[in-house]
Amino acid sequence: MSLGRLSSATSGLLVQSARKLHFSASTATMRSVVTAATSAAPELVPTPGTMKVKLALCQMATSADKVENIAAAKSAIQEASSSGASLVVLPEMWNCPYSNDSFPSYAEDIDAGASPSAAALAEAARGHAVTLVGGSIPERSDGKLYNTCLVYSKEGQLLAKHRKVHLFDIDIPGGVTFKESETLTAGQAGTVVDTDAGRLGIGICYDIRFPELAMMYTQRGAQLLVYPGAFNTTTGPAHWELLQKARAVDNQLFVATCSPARNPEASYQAWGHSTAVDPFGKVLATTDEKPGIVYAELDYAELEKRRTNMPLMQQKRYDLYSLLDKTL
Ligand SMILES: O=C(O)CCC(=O)C(=O)O
Repeated sequence: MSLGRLSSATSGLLVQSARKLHFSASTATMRSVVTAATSAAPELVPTPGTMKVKLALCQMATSADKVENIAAAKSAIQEASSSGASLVVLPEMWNCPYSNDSFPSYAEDIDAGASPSAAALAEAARGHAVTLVGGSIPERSDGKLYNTCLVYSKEGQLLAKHRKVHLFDIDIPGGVTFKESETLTAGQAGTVVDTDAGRLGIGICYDIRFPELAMMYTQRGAQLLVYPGAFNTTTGPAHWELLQKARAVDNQLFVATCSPARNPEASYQAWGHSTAVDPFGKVLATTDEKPGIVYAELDYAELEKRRTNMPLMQQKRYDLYSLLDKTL
């Protein structure tokens, strides 16, 4: 695989490369892709060729009824596709209430092929010919539970599985207290995946707070960072949009988030406000807390334009600092 610093001459080089770039500690074949430099600049994987993508963020209403949630997901994907979206995103934990009480009982074993939620996603992606970032569901695997996002091709093929890397453990007295680590285990790998809708870096909710993960994805040539997420009424108004703009502007790429709609009866009050932000930090589309689908047109040529206007990637002082990508 040919590498080099990002430039107009090299961008597009990877379009013909492996369709799926799911990196993990054991992905030895990808080891040469990015140099874990300490004092020299890391070799940036060039972003793929440019294209325009119609994105749909399905801010679904979720309930305690899994069958109903699966039906709602299918119908949202159908609606997004009939409105012309080629990339469809679902929210974090869309098949269950967002609570530690629910995760164990709603969890599904994806690898064992015992996941009605995964089966529905694959079928919907194929049936409507869309690239699907299937939000997240609780996954059971080898006696552990994960908060897991599945990415499907428009042929319904599973392209990537991202297990939330940073668990949401916070305590803001009088605001929000949550400890995902009571039930969930953290994933061990970042996820960058090539799709028909561009090269996507996947994170789940709290993952957005960690700029290093987003930088690692940028070094791997991601064009769009997608974060299914469920912020809340304390941290949502303070940080949700701010973090998306920060990740977009720091890395000069698109960022999209997809939240569940707020359910007044739920123990966890989701913030909603699913949003798409462009590489210059402009909010392309957003919404309030109610159910609905947010659409945005992404033009990946924007990355190159912004990176040419303001060449941050070339101006970094790797003699002073660096990001060590330890999962290669
Ligand atoms: O970071 C936050 O404020 C919220 C994170 C969250 O809700 C989650 O990770 O599920």
